[in-house]
Amino acid sequence: MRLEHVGRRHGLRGPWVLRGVSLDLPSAALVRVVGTNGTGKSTLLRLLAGIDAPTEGRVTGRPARTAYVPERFPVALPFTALDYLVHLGRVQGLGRAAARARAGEWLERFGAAGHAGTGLAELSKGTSQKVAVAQALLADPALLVLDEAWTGLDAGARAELDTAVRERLATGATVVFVDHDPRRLEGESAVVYGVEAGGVRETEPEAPGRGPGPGLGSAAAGRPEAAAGVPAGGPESVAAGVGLREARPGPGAREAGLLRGRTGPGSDVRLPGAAPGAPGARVRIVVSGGPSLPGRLPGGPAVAVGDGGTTVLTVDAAHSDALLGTLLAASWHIHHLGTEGVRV
Ligand SMILES: Nc1ncnc2c1ncn2[C@@H]1O[C@H](COP(=O)(O)OP(=O)(O)OP(=O)(O)O)[C@@H](O)[C@H]1O
Repeated sequence: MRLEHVGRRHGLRGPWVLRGVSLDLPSAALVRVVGTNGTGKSTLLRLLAGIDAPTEGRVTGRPARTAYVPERFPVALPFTALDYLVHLGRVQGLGRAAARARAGEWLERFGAAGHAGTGLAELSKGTSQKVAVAQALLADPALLVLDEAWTGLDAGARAELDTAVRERLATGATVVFVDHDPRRLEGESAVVYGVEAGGVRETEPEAPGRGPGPGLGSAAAGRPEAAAGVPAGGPESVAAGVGLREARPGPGAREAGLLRGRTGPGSDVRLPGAAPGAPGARVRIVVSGGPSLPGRLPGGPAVAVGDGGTTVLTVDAAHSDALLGTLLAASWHIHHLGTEGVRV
């Protein structure tokens, strides 16, 4: 999986959180992301997981089986813990019986089987976090993205999550994580990405047992040639130079067949056109509905779990209209529509 010149900011004129990030995510690897508060670690994880699309640049090669544990889990959904997990297992491609079996197994492993029938809104913070972690492990993800996933878990569940991460690594999956405890998974060899000043810098792999060292310090001391996209003046200085480009569609946007539009309160939707100048463009659709996705989805989209109970579908642009039609016909609600694979 590759990030090419990826930038992300919030709103049309917000400061760039990340800019010019280019990296090849190693396969079959443990990747620790470090950096001081607010530098953009969660932003990087959301881009890797496909929860957020880049504002510019492109992300390619994301495994279809990608799972993500958000920093904050949406607890106010009208499901029991088990029903929620079965629903998400179905979204991730499991049959109903398999989803139910896997959900039960993971609740058991995390010591939460007794809460299978409890409504999400009634769960304690710790049990709710167990459900958040379980949903990501249901379908054996090839890319597992964990944003402070250990926070709120009891000691037994933390150890179980360590074990689950090692199991994923043993199958050749990549696990990307942020955690405030520098000794988390310290027995494992890990690549370290340091997030600083809008860029991402990769260090040499950690030797097993040494731990990552004190926060970003160890990452910033890495190979200079591995530094990716740290703009000289920081993200704000870059933002000032391109504000106009975001405000008015430029030639790049026309080439990509993109229009900006609004479909309702608070939704900022980029409508993908035929994208003649952008072969390989992928369209990302964030939806909610249920209880499970329609059976035959045009274009065979990659499916991932989004925030707030949403589902994120990514499909080749050639199939996006047909996919949207299918989702709308099945009364799924479209939250967001965007394009990846093109620079805008
Ligand atoms: N939805 C949003 N709207 C506007 N700004 C946002 C949004 N989400 C994040 N930001 C800003 O983007 C920057 C990076 O946030 P991010 O959560 O990625 O950092 P972080 O390194 O994970 O922080 P922490 O260590 O505190 O979790 C911060 O300045 C944050 O305020």
